[in-house]
Formats: sequence, structure tokens, C-alpha cells
Amino acid sequence: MYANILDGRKISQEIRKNIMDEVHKLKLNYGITPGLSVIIVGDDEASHVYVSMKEKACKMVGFHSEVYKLPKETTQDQLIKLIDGLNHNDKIHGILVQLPLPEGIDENLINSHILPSKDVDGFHAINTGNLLLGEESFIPCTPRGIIELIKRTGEDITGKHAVVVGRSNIVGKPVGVLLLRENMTVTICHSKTKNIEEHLRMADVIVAAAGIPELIKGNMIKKDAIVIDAGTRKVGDKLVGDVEFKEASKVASWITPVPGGVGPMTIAMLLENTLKAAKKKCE
Ligand SMILES: Nc1nc(=O)c2c([nH]1)NC[C@@H]1CN(c3ccc(C(=O)N[C@@H](CCC(=O)O)C(=O)O)cc3)C=[N+]21
Repeated sequence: MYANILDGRKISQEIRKNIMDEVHKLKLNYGITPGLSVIIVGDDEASHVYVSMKEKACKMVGFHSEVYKLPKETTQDQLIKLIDGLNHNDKIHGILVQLPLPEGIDENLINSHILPSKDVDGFHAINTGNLLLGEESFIPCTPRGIIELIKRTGEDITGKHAVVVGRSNIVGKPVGVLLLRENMTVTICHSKTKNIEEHLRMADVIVAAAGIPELIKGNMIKKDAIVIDAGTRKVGDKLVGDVEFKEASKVASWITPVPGGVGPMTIAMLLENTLKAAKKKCE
């Protein structure tokens, strides 16, 4: 094993500890307890696991947490009514609708009903637009977590080449914008890219967000690259990333494990975004 491990579990614990202290101060000085509502529709097993992890994380840092578990037959109108109520609820500072939503529900439409100031996922068009413009906004949790991990390497990435694999609205696109903000040269590859391997071999930083288990092999990675793996898929009873970890860790300088890398950071950033939303109340 050559690479250094970017331990997302450990880093997220540090972040959570800081959040706990901040929550304590917020309660003491302003009587505010940060509140997060998570809405989940349908019975996708993995989604329910993620949502209970979020709920647990909220409780651990002293947030008020509400989870709305709705049946898969829930209509768009019912969802919008629930969101409207939460928009007006002073106890709730952050609202998150777990994705993916069942077929027939328009995710962008649903997200557009969340008040931008409570949109802790950063998926509302206003936050997405402000991110692109470089204005103050809520930044999506996984991309934020990825940048945080890259910063923790201590390496200077200015002017270096980042290759993102995946162009989703949740990870690929926003992380591309954030890497650009860090002054990297950014290539975004996707399922239609003709020569992914060629791009990958030039990368100083690889962000894998394709959702294809072990798509990226060790021989596609430049020596001493930083490799961030945002893929998580269950293969049998094992959680597998987009990177073939064993081979990749022989060439990369830094690498994230799956599990224990990007996943825990996503949740830590959700807590940070919710804390930020609550703090806005004391300005
Ligand atoms: N509106 C919305 N916001 C999201 O942030 C969102 C979403 N929808 N839909 C699904 C994805 C996925 N996601 C993860 C969060 C934590 C882990 C995580 O902590 N994973 C653990 C392992 C978990 C396990 O054991 O299954 C790890 O990587 O160590 C993974 C995935 C948030 N997402």
C-alpha cells in the first residue's frame, strides 16, 4: 500500500465535534436549536439507510430532527403541501427531500418549492445558479465534502488538472464548478466520453462519481494522483466504489476508501449547511 488514506470517518468526527460546540453556543446565546426535516418517499432500502444515518447524525450534534416517511403513491401536490408547511415552520431551518424520488415525480419541481434559505442540499435553482456565479449559496453536500477532503491532503492543487467522472446534478456538475473555483483545470467525463482512460491518465486529481463499481482501474491512474471516490454501490453484501481500490492505492498519493471516505463527509456537510441556515436567524 503506497497511498495515504483520506479517512472520511475521522475527519467527519472532528467536524461534528465542532458543530456540537456551535450548537451549544447557539442554544445558550440565542435559544435556537438547528432543525432539519428529511422527507423520504417510497421504500428504497438504501435510501432508508441513508436517511436514518442522517437522523442519527442530527441527534448526535443536538439538532432537532424530523423525518417524514411517505408511501410511494404520494402525489406531487401532497409533497408540495408538506414542503410549504415546513417552509413556514420556525423550528425547521433545513429541508431535504431524499433522492431519487419515485417515477412520475419531478425532482427539480419539488426542489424548487423548498425555500432557498432552507435548501441545505443546495439543489434549488437559485442555489445552483449562485454557485455557478460564485455568489454566496448553499453548496451540495457531497461536492463540499469532496473539496474538504482534497484540502485535507495539504497538496497545492492550483493550476493542476482535475478529471471528474460523472455529470449528475448532485455530484459531477457542482464538484466541477467547485474545482474550477479552486483554480484547477477541469475535465468532466461521462458515459458518452470516447477516451475516458486517456483523460484519467492526465489527472492530478480524480473525482469518481459515475456509480459504476470499479470502473477506474489502477493502470488508468497517474502516479501520485489524488483519488476521491464518491461511488457507493452494493455488490452482494459489500459496498463498492467507482475505483478499484487495491490497485489504485499502489499508485495514488492519496485515496478515499469506500465505505469511510466521501459518504461520512456528505453527512457532516449536511450538518454544517443546516447549522449555517440556523445561524442566519441570529444575524
Ligand atoms: N437529497 C439528497 N441528498 C443527499 O445527500 C443524498 C440523496 N438525496 N440521495 C442519495 C445520496 C447518497 N448519500 C449518501 C450519504 C451518506 C453515505 C454514507 O455515509 N455512506 C457510508 C456507508 C453507508 C453504508 O454502510 O451503507 C460510507 O460511505 O462510509 C452514502 C451516501 C446522500 N445522498
